[in-house]
Amino acid sequence: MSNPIYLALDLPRLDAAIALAKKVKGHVGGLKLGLEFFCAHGHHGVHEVAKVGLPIFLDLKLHDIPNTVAGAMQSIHVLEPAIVTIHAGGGRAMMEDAKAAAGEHTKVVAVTVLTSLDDSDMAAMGVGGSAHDQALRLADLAQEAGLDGIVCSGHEVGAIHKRWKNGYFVVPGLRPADGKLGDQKRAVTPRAARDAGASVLVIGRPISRAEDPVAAARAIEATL
Ligand SMILES: O=C(O)c1cc(=O)[nH]c(=O)n1[C@@H]1O[C@H](COP(=O)(O)O)[C@@H](O)[C@H]1O
Repeated sequence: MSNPIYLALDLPRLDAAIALAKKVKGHVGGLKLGLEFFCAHGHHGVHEVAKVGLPIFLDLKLHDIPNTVAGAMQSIHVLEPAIVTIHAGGGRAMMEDAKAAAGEHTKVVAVTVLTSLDDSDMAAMGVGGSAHDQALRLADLAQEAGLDGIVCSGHEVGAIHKRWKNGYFVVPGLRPADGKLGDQKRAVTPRAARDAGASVLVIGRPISRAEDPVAAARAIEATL
């Protein structure tokens, strides 16, 4: 089985991101480039990181009207990402158009409820029910829209997996048992997420901010 860990390269400097990717290359299955990286380094940065030789997950969390999101998807074809994120909250038509505009080999996955949110945030936003319920609702919508899968926390992935057998499930918000939560509210361990049916484990700071990132990546890999 291939390594399910995608390292989140949430670093402002391109040279530092490439150096970290090269260091941990043998202990992760892919590299995730998100908003911090893409806003700083754009297409050039993605091309440079791709030279490390691992699959690229472009985490752009697109969320706009269908026409605009479809145009953005077309603009990133040339980067040939393995995975791209959009927001399920953009609605069914946006998700359908995003998938139709994506490259043939790109998995399009929709963020359901961010792992930095909990039930009190749902109430504050006027969303009825729990974060768990909302994640399941949005996962159903993403499935109906024909997406490849979704992004959710390790708390919901088991329930979503039961309803969507062949879905592709990206789970961030992962922490080793003794790890610092930071801004993550719905965190689980990498092993718990894997056991519940995660296809991809997104891990950032527990590796990138560790004193010894290679040792941290190896330790997490050993728990899987
Ligand atoms: O789409 C994502 O990857 C994502 C969705 C989500 O709900 N929560 C979440 O943390 N992420 C991303 O996953 C990574 C988590 O980073 P760490 O908390 O440092 O492990 C970050 O790059 C986030 O942007």
